[in-house]
Amino acid sequence: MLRAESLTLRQGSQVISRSLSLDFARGGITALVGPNGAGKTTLLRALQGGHRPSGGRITLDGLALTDAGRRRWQARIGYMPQESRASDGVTVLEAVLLGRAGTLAFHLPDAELRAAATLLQEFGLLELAGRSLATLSGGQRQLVFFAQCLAREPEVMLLDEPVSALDLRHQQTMMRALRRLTDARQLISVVVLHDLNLAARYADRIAVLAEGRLRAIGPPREALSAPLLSEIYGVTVRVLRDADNMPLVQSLV
Ligand SMILES: Nc1ncnc2c1ncn2[C@@H]1O[C@H](COP(=O)(O)OP(=O)(O)OP(=O)(O)O)[C@@H](O)[C@H]1O
Repeated sequence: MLRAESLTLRQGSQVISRSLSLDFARGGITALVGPNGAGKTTLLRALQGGHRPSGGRITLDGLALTDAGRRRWQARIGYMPQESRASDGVTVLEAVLLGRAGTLAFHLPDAELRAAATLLQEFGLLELAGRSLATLSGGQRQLVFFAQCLAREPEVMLLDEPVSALDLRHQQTMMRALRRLTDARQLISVVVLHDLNLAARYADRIAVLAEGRLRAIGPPREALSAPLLSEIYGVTVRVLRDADNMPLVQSLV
């Protein structure tokens, strides 16, 4: 269990969140949604250990995140920021292998290469293996960084808008892979999404954040209510049901 307890999060002198508490269980995908500037990235970075809360605590299986334990904490986490950076000279294969940097020594075992190739194959990147990241499209780069995250074999996946540059098919590819691995490896997965319908389709729970406050958390059918969404986004929102009785969010002009 990943747990945030009474967090205070600041950016400079601005308080982003106060008394923010939420839990993330193994085997579950939580979608973090909410308007621009709501504090989603700040929360994700706090969970990853890259942003130090000014109050409260974060624990993983009861073990608290501390300055001294930060590196060990981060070794358990696959984190994909909104914009992943890598030096342009790095190839696609090297980028995925960099996900294994904590494990590899000077020798690269065949099994590691095969595992990286399997990941590249899964995301349709195998023929790009030797290309430098600088020559890829934004969506292709996003897939590479997702594969790099998976290569780490983390216990926790923290993904910040991982599908923002992906076409419809690749959005499904990534979210399906996340679902499958979350189930198979009992990962704790937290994913920031702006597409509420994608969130409803793949997440077990949706956490709605606005102005740093948790306004709703629960299964998609409960968390995505038209009055709440209309209020926090400032547009008229209608929530319909699809054939599987899942919420279908429409914004009206
Ligand atoms: N480095 C920074 N310095 C100062 N303020 C910051 C910094 N990063 C973020 N903020 C502010 O903190 C607040 C929360 O930002 P955050 O990036 O966490 O929001 P978000 O919900 O992820 O937004 P988006 O959906 O636009 O990515 C915003 O008001 C933002 O302007």
